[in-house]
Amino acid sequence: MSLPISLDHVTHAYRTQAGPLPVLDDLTLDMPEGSFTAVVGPSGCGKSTLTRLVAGLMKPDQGVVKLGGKPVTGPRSTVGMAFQNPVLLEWRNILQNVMLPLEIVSTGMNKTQREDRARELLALVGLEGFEDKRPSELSGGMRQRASLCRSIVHRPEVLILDEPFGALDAFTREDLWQTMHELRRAERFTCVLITHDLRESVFLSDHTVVFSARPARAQRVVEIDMGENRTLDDLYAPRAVELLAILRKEIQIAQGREPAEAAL
Ligand SMILES: Nc1ncnc2c1ncn2[C@@H]1O[C@H](COP(=O)(O)OP(=O)(O)OP(=O)(O)O)[C@@H](O)[C@H]1O
Repeated sequence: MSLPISLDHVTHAYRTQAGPLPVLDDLTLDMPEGSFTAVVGPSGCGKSTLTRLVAGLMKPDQGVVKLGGKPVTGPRSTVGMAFQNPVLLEWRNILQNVMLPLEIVSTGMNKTQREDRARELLALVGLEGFEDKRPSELSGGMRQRASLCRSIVHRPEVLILDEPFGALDAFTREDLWQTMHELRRAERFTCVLITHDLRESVFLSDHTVVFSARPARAQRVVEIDMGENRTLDDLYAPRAVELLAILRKEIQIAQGREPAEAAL
């Protein structure tokens, strides 16, 4: 089951030695159940802060974050997360790494069922035959595939991806994007992806939120009307080129490099 995510007038500042650092400013967003939202914006504007609030790792100063209509009051086991650095445990093999959340979250599954579930996901992302390998024996792209499996193995309602493809080379990254589409077809979750790559947001998301400079507001929400079964070739189609131009212009506005009236 996946859950809708909503942020209602969320404002947050970090307390620093130099005084409060405002990072989110009256942010209101709705992410429907099962949707895929990409968040882009200038460096340091508050994107990761949004993920921490959704994951319940922090509470906002003002406003409410809700999952499935209920306020988030703390960390939840039904949230999956993956980051730029996969952080797999070297003393466990790949299968054991993927199974880790199933040992922490109570799912009612026995050991065989947990193994079957992890094997099923590893096969889905093309890692069949690598179950017994140690993380250091895999390439960066393969480690990130394993990390994605680990983030969804416990069937989270919400999946948070904070630049998981950012450190990969361009070809590996595109392979992983396709894997992400396959995972989305096979599993149900509401996904929030933080990225600096506008092509990634156009290939993967249903809508892309452009954050303003810090403190971040939702400067614009762009619907990515490219259909569900998009291919990498579609990124060169006129609609994708148009969407990329809109997003690029919005980022330039957010960075203060273009006047706001320049928006398409
Ligand atoms: N725990 C913290 N305490 C104080 N300041 C913080 C803390 N975490 C983040 N910040 C600051 O808050 C701002 C927003 O951080 P955040 O990580 O949310 O931005 P971001 O948009 O994800 O950045 P990037 O694009 O560089 O990954 C940054 O200026 C950062 O230095």
